[in-house]
Amino acid sequence: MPTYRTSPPAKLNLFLEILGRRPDGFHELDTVMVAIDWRDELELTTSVQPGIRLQVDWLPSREAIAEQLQVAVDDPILFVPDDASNLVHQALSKISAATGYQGGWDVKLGKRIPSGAGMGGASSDAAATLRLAAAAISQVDDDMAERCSPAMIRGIAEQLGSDVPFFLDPESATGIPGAPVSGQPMIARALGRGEKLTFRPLLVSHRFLVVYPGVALSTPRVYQQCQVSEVPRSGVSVMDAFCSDDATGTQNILYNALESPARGLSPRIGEALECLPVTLSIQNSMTGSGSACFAWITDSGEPVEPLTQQVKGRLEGGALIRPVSTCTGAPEIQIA
Ligand SMILES: C[C@](O)(CO)[C@H](O)COP(=O)(O)OP(=O)(O)OC[C@H]1O[C@@H](n2ccc(N)nc2=O)[C@H](O)[C@@H]1O
Ligand SMILES: Nc1ncnc2c1ncn2[C@@H]1O[C@H](COP(=O)(O)OP(=O)(O)OP(=O)(O)O)[C@@H](O)[C@H]1O
Repeated sequence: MPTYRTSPPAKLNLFLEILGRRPDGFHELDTVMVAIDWRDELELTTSVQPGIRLQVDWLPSREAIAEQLQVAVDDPILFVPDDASNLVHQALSKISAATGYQGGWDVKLGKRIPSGAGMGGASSDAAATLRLAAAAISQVDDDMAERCSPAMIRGIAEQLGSDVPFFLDPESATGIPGAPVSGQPMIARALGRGEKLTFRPLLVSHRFLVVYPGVALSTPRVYQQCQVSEVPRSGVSVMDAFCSDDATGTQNILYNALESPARGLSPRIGEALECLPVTLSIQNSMTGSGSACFAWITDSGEPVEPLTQQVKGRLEGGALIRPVSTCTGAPEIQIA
């Protein structure tokens, strides 16, 4: 059986405004996201033996991540489920049910993206699983290939979570044939509960310094504490700034309405933000529902390594601190 592999990326929310509260418990959003090259690793093989067998490990090792976070290897912060509560498991159950695929799945998930970070790790794993599983099932026969339609994939992605469609290729994510092709870095504006997407290609690569301050925040808890904005800002100007070919000197456009409630739930958010540099060419924000924060380095000439060392020196306590760049949200699938 061939093995299908890909490297699901994390995301950063560059802008997030709360437009309203919905009767179903979700919030209407206006958010702008990019994928970044902080990646998990996912490997999937079909099997004649029914069932889903999922193995999850930290990369490069649980010990290495525990050391950076200054916690014990069995600390709850490193817990990632390997049962039916993992979104990878749920994605496989749903695609098997939707296509009538009767076989089983063997999956290896290598985690680098921390959980409860607002970096969309679980959502990205889920979207990548759908893409790999669709590629594998499509090999069974033409009938199966037809059942793996972009519309079916998008429907499952929306059921799995608000952030999941963002990590599909733009045609599957939007349902618009001829949407910008996957494989190139994009920026997306998401409306609704996050599933109504518009993609635009990025003309230049953008660099960030990301800090995960070693605390997991629950997305529902952060949303429970948020305020609907009376005079909502729009994500359009952020899209425009990031889509220009030179963002040097762009001032104060990052915004996240969930930052204030997240700060109220953990002092580590404020600590992380205060450690990040702010200059004429560097702006800071929190991603998603937290806890990870980031600095956007708008000047392409600014070296990132000294900034990384500066933040490592300033932030007390365990943290994961990485320089990253924009990348495609739906990376290439390798078949071996
Ligand atoms: C914070 C973000 O990451 C920004 O991109 C997303 O809005 C969260 O997306 P997600 O993790 O995929 O969230 P979901 O699994 O869909 O929802 C988890 C919970 O977050 C809250 N939630 C989520 C999305 C949304 N637009 N409004 C909400 O209020 C709801 O309480 C929901 O039960
Ligand atoms: N594949 C997975 N990887 C990591 N966590 C997972 C996965 N599947 C399910 N989970 C569970 O999902 C929860 C949070 O996942 P995730 O890391 O996506 O949240 P997040 O960082 O808040 O991201 P976001 O809110 O931006 O989607 C954790 O409770 C974790 O146990």
